[in-house]
Amino acid sequence: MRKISILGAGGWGTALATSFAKNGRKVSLWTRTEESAKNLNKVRENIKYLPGAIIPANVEITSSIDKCIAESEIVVIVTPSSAVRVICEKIKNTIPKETIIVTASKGFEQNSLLRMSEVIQDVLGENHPVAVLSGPNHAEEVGKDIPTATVVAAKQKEVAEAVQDAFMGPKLRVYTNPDVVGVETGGALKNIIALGAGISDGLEFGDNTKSALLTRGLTEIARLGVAMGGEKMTFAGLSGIGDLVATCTSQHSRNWRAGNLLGQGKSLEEILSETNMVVEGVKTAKSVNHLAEKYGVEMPISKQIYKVLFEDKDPKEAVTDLMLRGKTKEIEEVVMPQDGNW
Ligand SMILES: NC(=O)C1=CN([C@@H]2O[C@H](COP(=O)(O)OP(=O)(O)OC[C@H]3O[C@@H](n4cnc5c(N)ncnc54)[C@H](O)[C@@H]3O)[C@@H](O)[C@H]2O)C=CC1
Ligand SMILES: O=C(CO)COP(=O)(O)O
Repeated sequence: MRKISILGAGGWGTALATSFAKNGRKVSLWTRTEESAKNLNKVRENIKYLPGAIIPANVEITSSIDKCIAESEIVVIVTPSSAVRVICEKIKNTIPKETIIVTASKGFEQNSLLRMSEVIQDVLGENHPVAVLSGPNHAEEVGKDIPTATVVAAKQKEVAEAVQDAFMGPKLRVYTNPDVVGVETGGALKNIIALGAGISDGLEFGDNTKSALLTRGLTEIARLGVAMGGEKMTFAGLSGIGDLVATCTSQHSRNWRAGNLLGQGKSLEEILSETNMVVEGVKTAKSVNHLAEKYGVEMPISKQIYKVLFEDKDPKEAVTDLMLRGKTKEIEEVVMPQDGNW
């Protein structure tokens, strides 16, 4: 059985390494600095990003990226999305062409607006085997062996199945999906709605409000995802509604927590300066503002969240503007036979 390498030792990278190692896989975890590698090797716990989860002895921890990826069947990239290109550049000259790269990062590249799997193929070549891992997967829970389900998407069935075989365990159930665009966009776009759900809770609105945000949020996630080439049904799956529910309703979520503080009146600068963890929805809101325009789709909730984040708009005013928006129908295309005057 060949090795799984994990590039990025934050919360999610550490949880994945721990889960795979408990399933008996040989695992190598790469962290940026020698100091951090030494410390993790000594205490076998990632106190900064995933306190409470003991890293099994069969996880090799190293600050040498070449050592980490050597003889790997699969390499998982799990840094903030802003670092994915840099990581690919680091492994470009040494990675064998058959080694599967899995992206577990949720976001878009800022200027190019590329999805993470596109960034990887942009650097490593279009034919390099790439898969996307996404789903309702809080690191804090996977690190504690709480039963979890997830999805792996790849253009080639055999690539998705190889990752499924390698990652699957008694506490981690892995599904496959051929819809790379749908799985990847669902995972990235839900972070904006989670910011909105946090804002709603911070303003002390109720369950009605949050439910409306999630449901209408899913509508606009699917609208953009389909315009980008995703399948509508994927947004009804684990990487769509599944991840949206997990992120919008959980205090584990960094996006929800950031939104909650915004709703309570803190500024974005203050919030970001007080956390050492990545809040992907902030950069994603910027990218989506451009993507919505590029694909000509309406995304009223994401747009208001963008204004709260970057134009100092009062969250209460944003809610009023959403409530008083022009009248519209719930479902764009009528799917039932109608005998009225629709
Ligand atoms: N935490 C979670 O529950 C989940 C996170 N994700 C996604 O995984 C990605 C990573 O998230 P977390 O692990 O939670 O982040 P984190 O904030 O816990 O840790 C980020 C890690 O990346 C490292 N890093 C940052 N810039 C780097 C660079 N240029 N080169 C190398 N390493 C760098 C940091 O040192 C840190 O170890 C994000 O895109 C997130 O959306 C996906 C599913 C679950
Ligand atoms: O993607 C996640 C859960 O599936 C993690 O969400 P946060 O980045 O908001 O913590």
